[in-house]
Amino acid sequence: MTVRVLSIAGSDPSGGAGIQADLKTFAAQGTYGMAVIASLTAQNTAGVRGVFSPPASFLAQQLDAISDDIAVDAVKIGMLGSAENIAVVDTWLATHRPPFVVLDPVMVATSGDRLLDENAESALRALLPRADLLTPNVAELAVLVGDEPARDLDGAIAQGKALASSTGAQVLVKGGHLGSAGADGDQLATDALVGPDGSVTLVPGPWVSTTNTHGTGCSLSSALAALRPQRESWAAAAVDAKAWLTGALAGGAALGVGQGRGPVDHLHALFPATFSTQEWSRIAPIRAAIETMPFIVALADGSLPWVNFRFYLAQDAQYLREYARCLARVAALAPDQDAQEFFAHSSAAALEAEMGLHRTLLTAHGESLSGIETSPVTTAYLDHLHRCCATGSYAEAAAAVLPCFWLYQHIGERLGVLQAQRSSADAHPYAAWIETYADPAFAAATTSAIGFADRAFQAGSPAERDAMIAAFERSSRYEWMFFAQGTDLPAWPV
Ligand SMILES: Nc1ncnc2c1ncn2[C@@H]1O[C@H](COP(=O)(O)OP(=O)(O)OP(=O)(O)O)[C@@H](O)[C@H]1O
Ligand SMILES: Cc1ncc(CO)c(N)n1
Repeated sequence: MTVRVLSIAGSDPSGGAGIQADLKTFAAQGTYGMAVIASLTAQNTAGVRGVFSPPASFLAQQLDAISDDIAVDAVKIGMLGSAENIAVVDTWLATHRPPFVVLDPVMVATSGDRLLDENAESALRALLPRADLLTPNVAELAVLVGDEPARDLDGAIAQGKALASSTGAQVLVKGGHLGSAGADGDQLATDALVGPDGSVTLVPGPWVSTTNTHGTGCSLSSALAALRPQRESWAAAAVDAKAWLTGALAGGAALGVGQGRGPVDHLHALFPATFSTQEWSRIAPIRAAIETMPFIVALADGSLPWVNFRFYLAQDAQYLREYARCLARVAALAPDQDAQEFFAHSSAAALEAEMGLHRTLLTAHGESLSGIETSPVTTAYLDHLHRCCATGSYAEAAAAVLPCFWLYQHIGERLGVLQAQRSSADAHPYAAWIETYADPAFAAATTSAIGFADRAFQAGSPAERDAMIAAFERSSRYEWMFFAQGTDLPAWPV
């Protein structure tokens, strides 16, 4: 029978913490998840805007609906919001206590926002002895033992011992925020399971360098509740919950959710990140550099001088002719007819549509495409593409040509949005360029190119995969340099 786990907690509409995180976590541990909503928050990855707790009588009604019908193997208790809600949960536990109870004493969010009425702290303290395991963060642990927040793991463990002994529950001391050094100097995020008898079991884990930490506490406590019925002890559940959370932390950035401290990827083990999602997140600094570089900013608002745009267009025309040859080579290497058609068609489109655009823009200004000298950056980018497509595998070649689709589609879409916000009266000097790359047909081609690269990665050998990653990142870097040369004039003679 599937393990049935209940969360009694608050709602986080942004999906990274609270009930939403708990249900994803329960699913990730292969259990059947249920959720009773004690409180509602209006929050996102940047912080909490509001809290609303429905009447406590309705919390009681939800709990009774569960226990009248379903046997619950474990419960995780999170944000309860008010003293009245705490009293309802206390009463429910007195008669319907499931075999395993994890209590995450949610008082203050990572963002510093309060999630519990001030007058409810003593009620929460009184509820703690009903739990088997408490999972306070450093700040909550300090409040619960009436001390200053610990500054290192030893200090937090000492407070954990005090809390375990006064409540009779085990305490998982979360050292994540504190950090600690491993034997070989690696930074660790070590937690510690402290028993009421003063026993301490360290649960070490690697430190994950990420800003995606929203909801880590909720996710860890719900993983513990879901794993405990499937393991021999809290220590065994803690080791496995920690390993799962480390993977979720590492996968968080690739989700691309939110502007603040983003969520972790609860389902990372079910849906491993693809080549494209992983690489798109890895080139985030390059994307940010492109989005904010003077050439793109001036292209977006139309203030880019013609001399700079002309230089860029002339170089890009040189680039497109060779890029089209590279795409034709990818077509020649393609493992199936779909891929062959796509890359052959893209090769033709680079010559017809894109180079046609450049020719039109240049001739409108009385300039021609002939007699252009190829700049060092253009040469370097093309040498890289030619090498990948001439001597590399299909997979490497498909990865090398991908940034040219994807970064242009990305920039085109952004500039298209800005363009749409402008009044139609202000003619934009480079509107035709923006329209070409903001075109939904170009977005569709980009989606196809991403799909072909992902499939090649899946089918690729370890060496081919490494080559794909290196080729994609190098091409992305060259895309940035290619735009940059457009403002680094005095101009290369065109
Ligand atoms: N950067 C990190 N790398 C590895 N583990 C981390 C990191 N940050 C937090 N953790 C781990 O995440 C778990 C939750 O700890 P944390 O102290 O962040 O909880 P919390 O403050 O209750 O979280 P939240 O309020 O965001 O839900 C712990 O196991 C901790 O070790
Ligand atoms: C609903 C909810 N519960 C708990 C936390 C603590 O992270 C949060 N931010 N939101």
